[in-house]
Amino acid sequence: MPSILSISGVEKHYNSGLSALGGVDLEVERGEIFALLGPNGAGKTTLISIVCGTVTMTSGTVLVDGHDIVKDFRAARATIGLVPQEIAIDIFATVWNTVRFSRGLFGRAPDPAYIEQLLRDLSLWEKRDSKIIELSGGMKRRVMIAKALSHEPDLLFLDEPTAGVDVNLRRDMWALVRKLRDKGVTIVLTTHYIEEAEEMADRVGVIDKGRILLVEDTAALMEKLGKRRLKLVLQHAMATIPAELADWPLELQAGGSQLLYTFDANAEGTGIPALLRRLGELGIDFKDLDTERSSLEDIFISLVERS
Ligand SMILES: Nc1ncnc2c1ncn2[C@@H]1O[C@H](COP(=O)(O)OP(=O)(O)OP(=O)(O)O)[C@@H](O)[C@H]1O
Repeated sequence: MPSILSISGVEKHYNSGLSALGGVDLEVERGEIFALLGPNGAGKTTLISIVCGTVTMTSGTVLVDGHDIVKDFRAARATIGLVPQEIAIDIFATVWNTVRFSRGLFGRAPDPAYIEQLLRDLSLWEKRDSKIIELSGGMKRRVMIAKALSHEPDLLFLDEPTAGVDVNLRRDMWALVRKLRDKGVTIVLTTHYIEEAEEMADRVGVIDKGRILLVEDTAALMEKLGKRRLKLVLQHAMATIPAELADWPLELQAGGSQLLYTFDANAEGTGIPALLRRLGELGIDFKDLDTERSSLEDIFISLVERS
């Protein structure tokens, strides 16, 4: 069986002269949740739009379930569901009609039982007779998801699914994504939140400036790039870091009231016990401590440094 999505040598140069994608190769496996992780402007939306046929690529090949998206667009597109970033729907139609109609557009026979289950899964059933215009922003997003799933696609794209979304919708969305995956649907999501990729994805592809920097199992990536930070909230603020602590790369922040220590979570020793002992010897007390993972930005910096 061919991969569900096979992208090779895809370039996109806009008329403005801007090169949004500079030769992207990517294989998405059947049944996985794949996160495309990258900062604003990295080319995530452009890549998804090319696969879904709303942007034309300058060069390259894209196969969806073996169908070439240029030569065999209808068959390729029928396999795909897309939840775009922007809400784009007829605001005067009802929820039920919007979703039912969308299924018909892909040439699928009506299946009211399927649509009902979909609306129930998305907590939209009570709103089925409401017009889109009467719905809250979160409800409109739910309708966009229902619409994307109306024709039972094998490959679902979620472009920045949780940007500006409330906690309830996020929770429902993740539950739905997992349920779809269990049913065999492949999911590709874009995000610039590393936590989101980590929580949801089986594999992660990091994209920046129109190029894929790496593709990796999520767990392996998190481990590889696992810089962590220890934050100590000091009892008494300090003006400078004492010379006795020069062995540790420390930073002061929050007006000298917090001490920040960045360490490699995979190293043999983190250096933390020795640091804490030294602080004790120097009589530097702290009232709280916390560890956090490095941000996506740090990860990019370390990736760029490595290449
Ligand atoms: N229609 C267009 N014409 C010219 N340039 C464009 C067009 N659409 C996007 N771009 C540019 O292409 C680059 C990639 O944009 P894209 O929207 O794909 O990034 P992204 O990773 O999805 O970012 P975001 O998270 O902000 O959506 C950006 O520099 C953007 O300004």
